[in-house]
Amino acid sequence: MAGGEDIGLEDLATATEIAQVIRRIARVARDLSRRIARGPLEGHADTVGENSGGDAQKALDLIADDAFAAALKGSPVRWYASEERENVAELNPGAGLALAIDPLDGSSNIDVNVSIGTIFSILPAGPDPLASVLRPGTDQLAAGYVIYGPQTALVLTAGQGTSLHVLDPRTGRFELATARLEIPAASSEFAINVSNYRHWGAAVRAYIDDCLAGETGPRAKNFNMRWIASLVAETHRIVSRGGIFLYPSDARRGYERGRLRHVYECAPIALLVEQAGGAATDGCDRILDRVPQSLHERTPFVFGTADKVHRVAAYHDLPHEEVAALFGQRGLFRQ
Ligand SMILES: O=P(O)(O)OC[C@H]1O[C@](O)(COP(=O)(O)O)[C@@H](O)[C@@H]1O
Ligand SMILES: [Mg+2]
Ligand SMILES: [Mg+2]
Repeated sequence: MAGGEDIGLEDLATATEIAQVIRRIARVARDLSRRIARGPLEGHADTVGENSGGDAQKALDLIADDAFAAALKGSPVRWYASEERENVAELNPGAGLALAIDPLDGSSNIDVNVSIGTIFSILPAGPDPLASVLRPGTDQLAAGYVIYGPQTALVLTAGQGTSLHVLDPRTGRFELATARLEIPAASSEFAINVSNYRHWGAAVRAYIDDCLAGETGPRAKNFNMRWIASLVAETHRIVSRGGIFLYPSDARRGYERGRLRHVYECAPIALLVEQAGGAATDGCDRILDRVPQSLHERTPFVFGTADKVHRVAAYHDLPHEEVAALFGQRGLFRQ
């Protein structure tokens, strides 16, 4: 297996400093993909602690976090904001960029050999660490994710479309596979953790009820469901073949704003999805317009094929009697 300095990605359509950061991230991702492929032979699936958000930390979460931070020393990244760190760290004083990162996404899947990932967002660095990352998602200079699955792939945007780069394990290079991803408009798949059904609000219940009712319901169409519990894997399926993802707020303690983190999960995925022709909201409003107030802030998250995402927002606008009605009586979305 090749392990040299040649990482590919020569043709990144972005400013040199950003391209330099992306290549460093890609090198770490290549190393991680090899470690992940060895699975239990590496013994990195053990729970070793808890992060500031109260999530269990697996050894691989911390290994990945340390590896990205170390690889970005001497790079144009001044501020490093990670899911695994309570505060923003200064890596390179005076440098011009900030990086927000979920070093290892989908950690509950590490020990079961299901796809996991890395998500990152590149922003301009100002003098203040927090202010540099607490910006609207529209300020992102670039965003991407790496999926560690049957293939390891890097999906990137610098604001001019979303591209797919696949790691060739024979050469250790990321090769361009699709220059411009377009989320397909026709899809009948939805993704949501239905075990939380009883905790959801009325609008989300109504939307899912109508999907589940299939041909006999107001949508007059059958739907299929997926739930991988890895945001990156879910995103990759949706940018490849369309559909919708929902992680709404719910009534459980601590889930008042859903589960996913705005800065290093939802904002970068929202930019990638919009740049592939899709939409991303908090259920009602565009994610990229929201300004987060704290580093680990959560947000409800709905993204995917644009008309599906807009339909979810429309359910939130329905009058109470309509949304609370059993699907049999709900008239508005009857086709
Ligand atoms: O276990 P749940 O509640 O279905 O949540 C699954 C979600 O949690 C996450 O695993 C959170 O990400 P981390 O693994 O980075 O904490 C997402 O990837 C996934 O969409
Ligand atoms: Mg995550
Ligand atoms: Mg994570």
